[in-house]
Amino acid sequence: MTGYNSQNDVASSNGNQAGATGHKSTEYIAQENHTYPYEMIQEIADFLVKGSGIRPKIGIICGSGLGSLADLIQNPKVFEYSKIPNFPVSTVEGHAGKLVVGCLEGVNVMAMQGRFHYYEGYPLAKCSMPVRVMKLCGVEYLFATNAAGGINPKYAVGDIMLMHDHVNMLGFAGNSPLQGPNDPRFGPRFPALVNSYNKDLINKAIDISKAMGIESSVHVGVYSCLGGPTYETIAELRALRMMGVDAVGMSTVHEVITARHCDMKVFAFSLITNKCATEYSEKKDEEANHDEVMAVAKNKQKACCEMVSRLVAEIQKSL
Ligand SMILES: O=P(O)(O)O[C@H]1O[C@H](CO)[C@@H](O)[C@H]1O
Ligand code: HPA
Repeated sequence: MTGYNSQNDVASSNGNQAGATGHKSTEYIAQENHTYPYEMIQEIADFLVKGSGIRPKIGIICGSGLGSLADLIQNPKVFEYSKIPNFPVSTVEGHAGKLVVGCLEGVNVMAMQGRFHYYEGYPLAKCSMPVRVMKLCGVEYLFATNAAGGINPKYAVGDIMLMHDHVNMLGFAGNSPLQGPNDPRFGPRFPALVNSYNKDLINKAIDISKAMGIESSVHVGVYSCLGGPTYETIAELRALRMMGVDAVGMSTVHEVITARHCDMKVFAFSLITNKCATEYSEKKDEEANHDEVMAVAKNKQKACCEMVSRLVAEIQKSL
C-alpha cells in the first residue's frame, strides 16, 4: 500500500509538491484531483479477488432502491465498503454500502449495493473509482442502473428506459471523472463517447422485454445527470426536454465515462420513479421526493431483477 489516502490534506504530503523546477509532480497533481493511482486500484482489486476467489466478468451498479439486484447472486461473498481498503462509504438511503461477488446465471459477477454520488461530497473521480476496480478485477461488462425522473411525457412511473445516450451536464460545467493526469494503462487521454451504450445489449434487452410481456413500458432514451442533491426546477426540466433528454438523475454518467475510458461494454437503464413536472403548480404531490423514488423502486424491483438476470444469461451464451 502506498499509504496515499485521497482524503488527505494535499498540503500535508509535501514530498510530492513542486520541486526545485517549480513543476508539480504527476503524483501531486493526482492527489490534488483526488484521483487514485493505478497501483492503489490494483491493490483494492487484488483484495477483492483474493477475498472472494472470483474474477467477475460483469459488474452491476444498483440504483436507489434497486439493491435487490445483488440478492440474485448465488454463493455471495459480501464486502462492506467500510472494510475494503481505501473505499469510500455510502451515505444515501437506499444504498446499503456493500459489494457482493458471486455467480449469476452461470457468470461471475460483482454488484455494488450502493453507489457514490457527487452531492455526497465525493469528487467525480472518486464516485466512479469502483468502475476501475471492477476493470482490474476482470470485469468486461458494466450494467449501471438508476432511479430517474421521467421528462418524456410518454413515460409513466414504473417504466424502464434503456439508456442509449446521455447529456453530461456536469461535463458542460467542466467537471469530469477523467480530470487530472491520464494513466494510459486505463485508457486514452481523449476517449470518444459515441456508441458508449452497447447496441447489441440494448437490442437483447428489448427482446427480453417482449419475452417478459412488458415491452409497452420499456423505452430507449437519453439520460442526463445533474449534480443534485436538489431536484430540478421547472425551467431546468423544460431546458433538458428541449435538449432531447428523456430522464434525469444524479448518477451513472461519470460511471459510464470511466467504463468506456477503460473499454468496458456498457448497458444501463433507468427505472422511472417519478414524472417530472414541467408546468408550475402549488401541488405538493407533484414534487419529487426520495421516499417516492424508493417506494417505486421497491415495487418494480422484480421486473428490474428479471431484466438483469435474463440479460446476464444472454451474455453467458456468448462467452
Ligand atoms: O441514481 P440513483 O443512485 O439511482 O439515485 C437517484 O435517486 C436519488 C434521488 O432520489 C439520487 O441519488 C438520484 O441519482
Ligand atoms: O426527478 C428526479 N430528478 C433527479 N434525480 C432523480 N432520481 C430519481 N428521480 C429523480
